[in-house]
Amino acid sequence: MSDRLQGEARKDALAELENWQEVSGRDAITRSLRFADFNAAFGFMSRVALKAEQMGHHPEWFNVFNRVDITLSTHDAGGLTALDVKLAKFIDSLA
Ligand SMILES: C[C@H](O)[C@H](O)[C@H]1CNC2=NC(N)=NC(=O)C2=N1
Repeated sequence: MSDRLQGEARKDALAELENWQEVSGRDAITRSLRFADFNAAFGFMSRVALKAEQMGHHPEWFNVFNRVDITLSTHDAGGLTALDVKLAKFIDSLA
């Protein structure tokens, strides 16, 4: 399991993830994406799902029609780890 990011390492990681916001009240990040339609949103989710399964690290997410809200945090660690940063960057590469 990855260790929770702390201090400078956490700050540096968040600075790289400019499309992501910190969630208030918990150590997590969130990003909301909009697509042309449901088909595009679900195609995106499928690609993320395959990557998540490969990583053994899964997003919390909510989808309605063309919108996908994603929250990333490492449950086993109780906060943000390098795995969340890696998955966030993968998501950014698709968006
Ligand atoms: C056993 C399994 O690898 C773990 O439960 C994984 C699964 N996916 C996970 N996903 C996330 N986001 N956090 C975890 O701690 C986590 N743990």
